Amino acid sequence: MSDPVLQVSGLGVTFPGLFRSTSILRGVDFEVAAGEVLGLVGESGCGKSMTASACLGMVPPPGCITGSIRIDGQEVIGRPESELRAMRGSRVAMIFQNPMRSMNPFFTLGRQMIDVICCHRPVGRREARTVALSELKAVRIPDPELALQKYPHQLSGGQIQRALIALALACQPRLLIADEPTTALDVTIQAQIVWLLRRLADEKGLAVVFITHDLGIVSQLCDRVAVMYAGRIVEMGSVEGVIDQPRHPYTAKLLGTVPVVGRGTGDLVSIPGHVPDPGVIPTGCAFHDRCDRATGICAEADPPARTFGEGHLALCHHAVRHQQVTEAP
Ligand SMILES: Nc1ncnc2c1ncn2[C@@H]1O[C@H](COP(=O)(O)OP(=O)(O)OP(=O)(O)O)[C@@H](O)[C@H]1O
Repeated sequence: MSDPVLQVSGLGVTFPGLFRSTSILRGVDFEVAAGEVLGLVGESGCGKSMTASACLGMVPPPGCITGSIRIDGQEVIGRPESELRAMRGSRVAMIFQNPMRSMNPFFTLGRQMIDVICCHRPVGRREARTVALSELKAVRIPDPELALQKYPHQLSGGQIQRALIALALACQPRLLIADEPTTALDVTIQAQIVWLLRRLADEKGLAVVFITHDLGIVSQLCDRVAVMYAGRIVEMGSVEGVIDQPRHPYTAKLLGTVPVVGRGTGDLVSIPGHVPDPGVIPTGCAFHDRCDRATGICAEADPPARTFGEGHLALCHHAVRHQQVTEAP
């Protein structure tokens, strides 16, 4: 197998404070291969976006970053800002939740695409325009010539998100980090963006990290999924493995919150309690005070990583027995 495009190991992000420091990420490990889509899921505040920022070398000051992040074998941590700037856009690109906010409202799409392409590739403006047109066609924007002449407000949210994906691809990255790129879009457009990202991974061998709260999208789009809780990956494996046979009680509860049309009372299910503030993470397993399987050891000792078949692991003292729990009424 070829080397992974993205290799994250022992990633930690800590913010110093007046009396004590706050650990936002606490030893995150994962890899993404070419052509693979990894879903990164978890409740709000568990550290998904911070993981993405770290991969782009964009942890806000005064955050301290430790561990290792390699993109195409090149270390990100400790690299000078000038080199990181060159890496962003060329090796790694990112798309965000609100596509409109990623565009400058005062310039046409064409002007913005050409500027970015000229900045990242050794081409003149005429050639950059040809590249922009070809990428807009690749993401199936109708009438790309006309789209280039439009201002952001003249395009729909779905068209802008496609244009941003086109812009990201025009710089020929190996890795795309998508932070909730479909949240602001209606379900039909969401489905089109999901289909587009899957096609780009399959056809161009793009490695994709897809951050989302939507486990339905994960099951349609992703090859593997990593579940985060309180700054750690608590379960990771193939989508089939994790979604059909969750081993961590947190994953099972997260799956239990997904509404299913035509089933249940109609009430939305939530997980009691909340993600701990990074400044006050409980000892032992960070999930123990919300977990109905917790025993004494869960409050005392760090949970071990247990493996279940190829590439499926869960950080839980009771992960082995958990399968029976998910089947209980
Ligand atoms: N610049 C910062 N300084 C200090 N703490 C921060 C900073 N940015 C984020 N945090 C904290 O880090 C934790 C993780 O935030 P992050 O945005 O990564 O979560 P998330 O899982 O992406 O949440 P959401 O799904 O709501 O976007 C949160 O508790 C947040 O308050």
